[in-house]
Amino acid sequence: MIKLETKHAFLKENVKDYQESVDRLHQQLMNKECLGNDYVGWVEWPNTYDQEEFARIKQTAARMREMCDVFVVCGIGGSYLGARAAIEMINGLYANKKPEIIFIGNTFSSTYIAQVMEYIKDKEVCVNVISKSGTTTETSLAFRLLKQFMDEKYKEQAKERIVATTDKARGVLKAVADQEGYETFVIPDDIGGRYSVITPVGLLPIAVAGIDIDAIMSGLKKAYEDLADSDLDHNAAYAYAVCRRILQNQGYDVEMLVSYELQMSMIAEWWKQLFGESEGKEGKGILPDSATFSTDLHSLGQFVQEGKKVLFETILMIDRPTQDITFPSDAQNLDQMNYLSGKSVDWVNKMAAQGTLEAHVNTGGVPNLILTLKDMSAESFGYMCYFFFRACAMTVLLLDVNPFNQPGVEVYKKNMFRLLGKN
Ligand SMILES: O=P(O)(O)OC[C@H]1O[C@](O)(CO)[C@@H](O)[C@@H]1O
Repeated sequence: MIKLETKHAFLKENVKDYQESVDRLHQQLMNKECLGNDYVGWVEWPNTYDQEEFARIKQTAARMREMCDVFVVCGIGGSYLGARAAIEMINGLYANKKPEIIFIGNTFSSTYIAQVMEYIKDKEVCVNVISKSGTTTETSLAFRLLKQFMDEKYKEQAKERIVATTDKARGVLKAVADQEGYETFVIPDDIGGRYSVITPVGLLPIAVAGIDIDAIMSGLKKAYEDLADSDLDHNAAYAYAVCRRILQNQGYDVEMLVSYELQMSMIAEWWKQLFGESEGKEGKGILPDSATFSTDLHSLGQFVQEGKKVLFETILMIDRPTQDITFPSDAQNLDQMNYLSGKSVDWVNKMAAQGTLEAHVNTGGVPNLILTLKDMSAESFGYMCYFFFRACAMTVLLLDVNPFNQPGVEVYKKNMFRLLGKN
């Protein structure tokens, strides 16, 4: 369901050189013997997820949908990006559905936080606070404000409207949830934040947004089955993982994930965390960047075409748009646009993509990989997640780096805590 294509002969020729390494690392990953093997719970998740908890997610989501106008998700990084990415990809940017899903806990911006608090003031509100560690400062700061707001507004009933998704036993958030009597969902120990969208972390907000989470899990399972074989002729995720390594070996240190759909831009943010936190270690890794075309062709297009040759593009093409429009004819044709009359707007988008590909590859000398996804449905979202999980794990293991930790993130926190006077 995800196809990888490239026009570059050097990639096609060199990919198979990696087959032996890929086979070995694939076995290690499947047998939980790879670097970071404490965090590979996501690999078998399509087969092992707790069906009872899954059913409870759907029940809780239905209850929340009845109760609120606004569902506030409080979290950051992996405890935020996946849910937002899925909701935007599947429902679009102007879904106009009830409840509205909004996000907090993903910034220290006082302006943003104050504006969210102001926005929800007179609305019916439910809250999902999400933190694996239960100690992330952005999330904790916003949640204290939210909790006080909810306690004041709903008194005894506040606890019916707050759900905590966190570690099963550890962390401050678990203690608060137990003390206050909030419903809780568990983030498994062996699934890290950036792999957690397929757990209650992502699934509860996604279900509250009215999206079919059974379809997400069936996409996930389909990808698991399609990617069972490590043969690079059949496993597009691993072939993509290898192409990245070949390209970096040729000096391309930046990967720009490009989509032609604006509602995919948060997918790119989610993908950046997945690849950036997994790969950017020990002075190694490709910098993950992103753009939405044709929008950004009018800002970044110049650099891609003629700037320093540091980047390659990975185009995430959507085969079938969620909606399409037939371009109308106009008797006067003052705008001189009649040459498109009767054409579909998606066809125009696809022609822009084709023209851009030719410009960047043939004239600009920018290598391109093309990943084609069927559509922006819930099932495709699940499939794509698993595809990128496997690709990411493999590409990072090929670097001999642990894909599942993020030691570098702690450095800013240490300095910040010192400045904030935390002991
Ligand atoms: O779910 P938590 O523990 O609040 O962490 C949020 C995010 O913060 C990070 O740990 C980085 O600090 C990410 O890896 C993680 O997704």
